[in-house]
Amino acid sequence: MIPLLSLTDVRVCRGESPVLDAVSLTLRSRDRLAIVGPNGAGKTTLLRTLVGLERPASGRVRLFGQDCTTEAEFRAARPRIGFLFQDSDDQLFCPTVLEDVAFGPLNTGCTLPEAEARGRETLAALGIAHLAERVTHRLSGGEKRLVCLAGLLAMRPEVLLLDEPTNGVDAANGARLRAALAGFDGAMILVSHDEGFVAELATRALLIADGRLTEAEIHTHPHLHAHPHLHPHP
Ligand SMILES: Nc1ncnc2c1ncn2[C@@H]1O[C@H](COP(=O)(O)OP(=O)(O)OP(=O)(O)O)[C@@H](O)[C@H]1O
Repeated sequence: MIPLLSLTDVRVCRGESPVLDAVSLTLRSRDRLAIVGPNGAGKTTLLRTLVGLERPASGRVRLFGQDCTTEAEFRAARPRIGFLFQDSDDQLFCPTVLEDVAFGPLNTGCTLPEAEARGRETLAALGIAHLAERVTHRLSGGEKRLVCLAGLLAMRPEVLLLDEPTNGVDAANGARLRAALAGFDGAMILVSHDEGFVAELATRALLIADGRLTEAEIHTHPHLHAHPHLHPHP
């Protein structure tokens, strides 16, 4: 089976120093790969490299069986990959939620009614149909996260690259987000500091540190969390 995505001996530099050094990974159908590691380790850089937003100084990027080096080669593969940016405001750009979610389908061959129907269907599947007519920039941070994910799912991608998907998401929206991802039948790479989320969804994990990837354990043991309740002072 041809891997969906792969990096081979990839080195990405900022100035002279490497952020990624001899990084190799392979993503196959239905893999749910978590990438974990400290702040600044290069997790976002790795995702950006996979879609051609960063170009390696050396090494190979292959998407759906094709070597990708030029912008045209990456552009051909990008509609098959949904990339959830770390910052939702980098992703949302249409005035209303429905326009934003319908934008991708509209630009890949759907008519306006088809694109809107697909948008509404995706919002409903995520449990956020009520946000359809809302102005995107006035949504809460957690709502924005789900709308961004809806925009990606509406494109019916084969692969999702998710950069901190649960950031700023509350329990109810987090449950919707996890259910949607658990039901996604493509492959995904999850970059997350949320151990519970990784344990629930990932089938495999890699740790990135000092520019290198190593196999990591997924902690499936239950954690005890303190749940502080804030009471207003009388
Ligand atoms: N555009 C840029 N110009 C210069 N340095 C950058 C740029 N983007 C990222 N970096 C640096 O590259 C390194 C890797 O950043 P990256 O965002 O990939 O880390 P990360 O693992 O995703 O971090 P976090 O967990 O904080 O999101 C960091 O040292 C960061 O400061």
